[in-house]
Amino acid sequence: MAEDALGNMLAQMDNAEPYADIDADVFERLKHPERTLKVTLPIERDDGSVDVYEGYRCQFDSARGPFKGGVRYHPSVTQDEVTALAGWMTWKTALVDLPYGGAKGGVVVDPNDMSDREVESLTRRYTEGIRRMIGPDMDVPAPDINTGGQEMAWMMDTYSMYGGYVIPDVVTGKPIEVGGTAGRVEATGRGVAVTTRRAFDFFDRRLEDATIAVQGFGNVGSVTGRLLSSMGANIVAVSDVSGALHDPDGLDVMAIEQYISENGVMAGYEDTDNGYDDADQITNGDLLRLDVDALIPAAIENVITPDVAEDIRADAVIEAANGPTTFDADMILRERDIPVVPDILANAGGVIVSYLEWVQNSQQYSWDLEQVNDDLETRLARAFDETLDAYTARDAPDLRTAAYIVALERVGSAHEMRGLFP
Ligand SMILES: NC(=O)C1=CN([C@@H]2O[C@H](COP(=O)(O)OP(=O)(O)OC[C@H]3O[C@@H](n4cnc5c(N)ncnc54)[C@H](OP(=O)(O)O)[C@@H]3O)[C@@H](O)[C@H]2O)C=CC1
Ligand SMILES: O=C(O)CCC(=O)C(=O)O
Repeated sequence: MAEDALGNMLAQMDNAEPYADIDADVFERLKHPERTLKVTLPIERDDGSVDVYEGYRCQFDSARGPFKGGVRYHPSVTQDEVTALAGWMTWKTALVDLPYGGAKGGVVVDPNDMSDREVESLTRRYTEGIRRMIGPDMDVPAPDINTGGQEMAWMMDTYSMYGGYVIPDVVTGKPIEVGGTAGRVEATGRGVAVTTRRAFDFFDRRLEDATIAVQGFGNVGSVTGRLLSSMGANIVAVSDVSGALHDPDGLDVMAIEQYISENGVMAGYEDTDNGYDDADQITNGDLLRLDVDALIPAAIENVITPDVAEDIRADAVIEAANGPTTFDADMILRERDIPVVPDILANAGGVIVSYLEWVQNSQQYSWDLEQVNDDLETRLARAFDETLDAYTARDAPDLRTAAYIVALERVGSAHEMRGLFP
């Protein structure tokens, strides 16, 4: 049984190893992160009291280039979770062939309980805590759950203060005003939408009018829903932590985005009269079990457990979140012939455009949105095709195994060429 994120990530590696051409010693090395730093973050609250938070930065592997990966603020962050996420970043950057390794950071906190000043203070403390291990050529953080452009601007500012000059390429996902790129805010959702379209082609099904349920309506879920809707798909259910909305005739995704931006949560939208929707409130558990053409988990890990996998009625799962399917659930979906497009492929659009931001920063040059989006689509299409090639040529049992074959072989051969020992 592997129901924790790290256990799942390691089980996915073990499952793919027999299909991959990788040296056994190198494979063993790849199961252990290079290093993890734990930091203590005392923060003065607005009422004058002091709270102490814990944060982590795990650098999983750097054989192919500087470490890369987001920073998450969430009460359920643990060292093992951050390690699993850093491992997935390693396989993701390798699969889409970026010159990066993999890392991830996190702070055990619910930022929704904090004022903007308190979140700024936490972000600056965290940046100070990890600053000796990050840098444009060492490790480049980016947004993840509950972090975005504002947090990246604070991280860049704090790091630059210690450097004594502006160092924009220490983080990606920055606002445009401080060196961000066109297209990064939408990049992960755009990548999920583009991958979903290609997956439907592969399944020989029409995306137009396909019914889709999206769990999680933050950065990734909302953009995914909006873009799939603009491609003609019918988004019949969406959710946030407060619950889910369902309308078999299709939801007005833009109106829901607007409602959340005004009210903070989705709850209550079903009572508004926008003259179009007839949405019912259901639970997140109900959403995962809807009879739809595709289910897109875009929230947190481990939501598709074996129990859920037995009940899933979707024809396919496209993983926008990192690690939404437990290893045991994955085996049930495989048995039930329900294809899963894995996270390391489906949500790679974010890190691809982060890479483009980093390149633009280092060249002190900026690209327009069309160039960024074209590059994103080209790289994702290549990774999708390479995954399909591995799926057929290596007789892989599912798409995740195929994606891991490509990623493990790339990281493995980088290790072999560099040598295991100093
Ligand atoms: N941001 C990025 O560029 C990338 C993100 N990802 C992954 O995508 C996923 C979502 O990230 P992102 O959109 O950035 O994060 P956000 O913080 O923007 O949004 C998270 C969403 O998930 C919802 N949510 C949280 N917990 C639950 C739960 N238990 N049940 C249902 N919904 C829940 C949140 O609801 P509420 O707002 O009510 O809390 C919110 O709608 C994560 O797995 C992340 O690692 C992957 C690649 C890149
Ligand atoms: O944009 C990045 O560098 C990383 C985003 C991320 O954390 C992820 O892909 O899970």
